[in-house]
Amino acid sequence: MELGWLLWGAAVLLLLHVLMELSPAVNFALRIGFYYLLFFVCSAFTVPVCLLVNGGRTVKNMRIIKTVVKTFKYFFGLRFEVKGRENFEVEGPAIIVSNHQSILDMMGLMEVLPDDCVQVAKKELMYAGTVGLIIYLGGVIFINRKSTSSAKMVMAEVAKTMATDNVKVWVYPEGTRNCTGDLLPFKKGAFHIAVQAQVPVIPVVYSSFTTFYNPKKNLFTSGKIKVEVLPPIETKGLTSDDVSDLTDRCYRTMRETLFRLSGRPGE
Ligand SMILES: CCCCCCCCCCCCCC(=O)SCCNC(=O)CCNC(=O)[C@H](O)C(C)(C)COP(=O)(O)OP(=O)(O)OC[C@H]1O[C@@H](n2cnc3c(N)ncnc32)[C@H](O)[C@@H]1OP(=O)(O)O
Ligand SMILES: CCCCCCCC/C=C\CCCCCCCC(=O)OC[C@@H](O)COP(=O)(O)O
Repeated sequence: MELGWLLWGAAVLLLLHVLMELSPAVNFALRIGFYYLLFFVCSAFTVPVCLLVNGGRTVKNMRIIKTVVKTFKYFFGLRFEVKGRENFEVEGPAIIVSNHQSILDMMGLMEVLPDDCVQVAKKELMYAGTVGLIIYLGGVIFINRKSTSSAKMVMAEVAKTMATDNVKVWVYPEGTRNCTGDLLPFKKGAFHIAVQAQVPVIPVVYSSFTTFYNPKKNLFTSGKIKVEVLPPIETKGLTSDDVSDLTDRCYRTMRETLFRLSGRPGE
């Protein structure tokens, strides 16, 4: 009986292997499907651990989540080469901004995430089953992208509580995933909070994934991702009138860095 099950298992694995070899679409779907599965299954196991260790919703759970997610890269043959980690060592809170290419960014995020740092995420993620639950427990701040006024209200609240809670906040200023090898124009929410709270902005840039990951071409192989944490940009003394300039400055620096890290000449 048990031998029968083993044979069935081996046959299914062999079939999947042959299908993956034959069809890039199947290969891609299985690899991405496995990535989602890892998140759902690992979240289910991590939720009780977070509850037992820290009791409820707190940024301290991010340390546990980080430990789990940092193992995922080995399943996909991904390597991260990180430079400038020392730039996270600012005194007190800060806003961290980075480019956002794909859901694979969650591995890159956890690879460098400093302690006491929460992310801003779209509210829909809260309903993503076990993943939603673990993100909630990690202290992630949810915004409603369909309502500018409510998103701005949440962001203003974040600016106020950052100092009292002494947390850093990670924002993807492009506001959505973009896997073209370039940056989308930045939304200004992150820079408004930085100025309101008078805290530095720390840019983090991930090299382009296009050489190893492209959903349109069903491409998802192993690869190396270069990450650079750039020096903090101070906002002391800046007012709301300076937000546009601050946003532009950050955008230009990050775009140059993205092109340099990805081996693409700047325009
Ligand atoms: C084990 C398993 C574990 C799993 C772990 C997973 C970890 C989880 C990680 C999850 C990661 C998930 C990652 C994700 O989910 S990424 C998706 C969600 N993140 C974002 O969208 C963040 C970036 N967006 C912004 O910053 C936007 O600006 C917001 C959302 C705030 C509004 O956007 P919206 O499109 O509605 O409006 P707008 O940008 O045109 O702005 C309109 C006007 O308002 C001004 N304005 C804006 N803000 C402020 C402010 N605070 N005070 C005063 N003014 C402000 C602004 O300058 C503009 O005015 P003007 O300049 O045109 O005159
Ligand atoms: C029990 C039923 C549950 C069904 C839920 C299905 C939804 C699956 C969602 C998440 C699976 C795990 C992925 C880990 C978190 C990914 C975070 C992420 O990268 O979100 C994208 C967001 O930054 C920008 O969104 P858009 O590019 O604007 O879109």
